[in-house]
Amino acid sequence: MKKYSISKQALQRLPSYLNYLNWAKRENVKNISSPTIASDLKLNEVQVRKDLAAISSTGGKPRLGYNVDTLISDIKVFLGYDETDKAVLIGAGQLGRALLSYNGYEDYGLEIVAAFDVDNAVVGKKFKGKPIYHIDMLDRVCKKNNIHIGIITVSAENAQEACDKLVECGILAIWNFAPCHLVVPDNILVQHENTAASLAFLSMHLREKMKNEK
Ligand SMILES: NC(=O)c1ccc[n+]([C@@H]2O[C@H](COP(=O)([O-])OP(=O)(O)OC[C@H]3O[C@@H](n4cnc5c(N)ncnc54)[C@H](O)[C@@H]3O)[C@@H](O)[C@H]2O)c1
Repeated sequence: MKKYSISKQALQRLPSYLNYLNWAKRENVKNISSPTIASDLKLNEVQVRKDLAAISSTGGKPRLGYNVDTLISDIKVFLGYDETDKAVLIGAGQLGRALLSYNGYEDYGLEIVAAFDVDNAVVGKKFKGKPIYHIDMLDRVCKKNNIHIGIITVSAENAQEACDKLVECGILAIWNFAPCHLVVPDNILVQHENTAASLAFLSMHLREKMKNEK
């Protein structure tokens, strides 16, 4: 299939298309057009048409649009959901254990194979079948399992140290849940999961709505 490079914004829209198409499939929709998708998702029609044209293996048919099953499969292939990437997690605390217990990431091509911590209360234990090793084992486990994704769920103060260790162990992509900036070499991608920023956005939206309704 063709694999054009697409913008970061388009890439971030693909999971929404996928959720929507999975819903449409459950509703027994067989074919769907980009204007319908755009209207239901409240997106720009031209944008949706361009996004789907970039990842579709077949292209949409005039009047019929896209075959829903094929489009779902094309998006999954484009996003790499059809292959599983193994990941390690540093910090088996509250959030780390929540992520370890969530099986749904496997649908998105991500399998967390092990966690690492420094706290003797958790090191050596298993959580939801996933081993929690001492951080000193990180290099051995990453190299043995050819792991290139690291998830950081330690406090902000400990995040840079965790990040440096991941980079030393050959990790190329980092999913950071700690609320802090991380310094990494140019070839390492860091994706920040900033829940505080999302909450600030929700709260601002709510305040504006309430102000307008007064
Ligand atoms: N708990 C949440 O709902 C939540 C939500 C969003 C973001 N966060 C962020 O996620 C991070 C973790 O939060 P939490 O509530 O799970 O904290 P937590 O204190 O429960 O867990 C942190 C874990 O990291 C371990 N740790 C500390 N230093 C380490 C190191 N150098 N190497 C390996 N392990 C180390 C600790 O022993 C502990 O088990 C924080 O940065 C927090 O701001 C948490």
